[in-house]
Amino acid sequence: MREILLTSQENSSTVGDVLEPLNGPEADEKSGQTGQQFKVGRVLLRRLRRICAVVVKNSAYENVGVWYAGLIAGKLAAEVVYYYAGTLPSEFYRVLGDRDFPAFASLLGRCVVVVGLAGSCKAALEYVSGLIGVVMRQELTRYTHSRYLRAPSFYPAATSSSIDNPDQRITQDIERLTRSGADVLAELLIAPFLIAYYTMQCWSMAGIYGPLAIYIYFGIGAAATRLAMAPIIKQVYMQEQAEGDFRFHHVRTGESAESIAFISGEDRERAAADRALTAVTGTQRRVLGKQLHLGLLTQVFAYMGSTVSYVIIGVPIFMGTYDDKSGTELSSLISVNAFVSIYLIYRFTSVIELTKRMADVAGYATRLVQLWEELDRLDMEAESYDAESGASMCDSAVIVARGLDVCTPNGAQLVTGLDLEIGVQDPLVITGPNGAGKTALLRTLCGLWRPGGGEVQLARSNGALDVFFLPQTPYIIGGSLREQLCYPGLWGGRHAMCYNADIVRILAAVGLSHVADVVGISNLDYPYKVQTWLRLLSPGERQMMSIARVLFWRPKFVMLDECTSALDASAAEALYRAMLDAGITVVSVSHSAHLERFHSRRLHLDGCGGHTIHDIC
Ligand SMILES: Nc1ncnc2c1ncn2[C@@H]1O[C@H](COP(=O)(O)OP(=O)(O)OP(=O)(O)O)[C@@H](O)[C@H]1O
Repeated sequence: MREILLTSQENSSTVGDVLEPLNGPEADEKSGQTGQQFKVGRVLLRRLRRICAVVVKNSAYENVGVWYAGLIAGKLAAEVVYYYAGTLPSEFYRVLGDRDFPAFASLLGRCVVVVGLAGSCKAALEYVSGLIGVVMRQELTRYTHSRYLRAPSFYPAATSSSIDNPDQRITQDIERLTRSGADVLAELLIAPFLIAYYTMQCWSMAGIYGPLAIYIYFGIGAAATRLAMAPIIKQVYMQEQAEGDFRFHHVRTGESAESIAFISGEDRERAAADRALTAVTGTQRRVLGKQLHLGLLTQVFAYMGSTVSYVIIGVPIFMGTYDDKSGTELSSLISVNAFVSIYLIYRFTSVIELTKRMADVAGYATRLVQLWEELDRLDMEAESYDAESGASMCDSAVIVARGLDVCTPNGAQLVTGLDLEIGVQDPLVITGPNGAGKTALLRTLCGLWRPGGGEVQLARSNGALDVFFLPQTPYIIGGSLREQLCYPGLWGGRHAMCYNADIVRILAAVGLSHVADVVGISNLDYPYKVQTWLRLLSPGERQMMSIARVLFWRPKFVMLDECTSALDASAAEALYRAMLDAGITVVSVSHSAHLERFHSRRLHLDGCGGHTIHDIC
């Protein structure tokens, strides 16, 4: 728990800035505000442990643990084959040196079999490690979905400034983490066994000084690479952040293509896209620059290794240990000895190279676990808020606000001390100048924002919420017409039971009969892409579809945030009449005077924190 708190404090050092700079990572880096720890140490290990625990716990039915144990066992078994293949050249030296043709032919046959086996082992292990990566991705993503896409954390996490691009962390970072993470870990796990085995072999051939020289050589290399690795983790983190911002820019311009084209904003969008690209390539260059240092170390270390292997075998030869051997025997011995010591050095080198891949993995892991940590923090905050406020889940037929202060997440007070009770058949319209806090009041009433003071009680039936909220922008989903109408499918403790006749009746009531005709009654369950729906429905028709959902669910209350702003007066009035006829009490935010007559009271926010409530005659 304490660790979670500490991490949230780490994260929260980036929070609080209301206005975020455009090119986040660069600005963060320059101002030193990233507030993240990128050291290869306890925090990173704790995060990796958490990822492993989630995979193991959630993938029990896929037996990923068994597959992983199999992968490690397979890698160890393959090493026996590689070792055997590695000693074959020394046998070739011997049989060729002795001009022994039958032995040469038989060795050639063995060589073909062994090399074929070694290649097959490698391909099979790559396949298994790829499969494990897929299962890991599936489980980590499902777990993250289960933490992210749920109330009450979803809204604050998705809109939070303390965690960038949650979408990218879920769709891309997990994929990259799992693509190489499983293999890197397996290699790191088998490395100690192989190093122990080849140390013994090297010792038996070259004496204690052989492995000792290699160990000292590796110790220097490991210390140098540890130093070179930390900045890479940080830069990979920054690059991912910049990639997310870049992708977001393109997603947003794609979504807003019409608005941009109407106003001829292409040039400005191109400049902004180029700026985001510069931020990405800038971080990419920095990653490459940091990787160059590590690459220089690992490559020089690797190439120098073969030279060290000749020094190792050279010492016993020049000390006369092998004076009794013939020329052929000595060549064979040098070959096998060189193989053992080069392989031992290669193993050490590959551990160091693995640290390079590990640096990338650590960057992705950091981004993923940071998201979980932010979700932990939000969950804890919600729990303590519920405990403090004693949030009541009792049934109630009214919406009540007592002494309610409406504040933005940054603490700016918009409405002060609101006392309000809305009963059934007591529709209320909320008015006020732009920016007065009308939407903010709805957000606070429905619990998306915490009240700055006072309390809120919402209507409930059998413990389930009886208030439906419709935002300013209608939300259109990908799926069938039935799903479109029944969204979100489960509401107020009820599962959608939507018969064909209901669809036809409700669409007719909101003026969307033609949509049912276009789709066809036999096609009500045919899933269409969201783009198809967006082409089929005009902005006004999307608002009609939102109201159709209200008529389908028939809640006691509905809160409408300028939900008919794209409709002509008669269409908007028809929708209000349909809702009132269905016995639904509306609480509307509206700038349209002609809709006031559908309400019995008006709450007016003056934009300076004050408010008045009047009856509408
Ligand atoms: N997520 C947020 N973080 C900080 N401040 C916010 C946030 N959302 C809105 N605000 C601020 O709260 C104020 C009120 O916004 P709100 O959307 O409630 O106004 P409104 O009365 O609905 O305006 P309009 O009639 O233009 O829709 C605005 O000045 C805005 O800057």
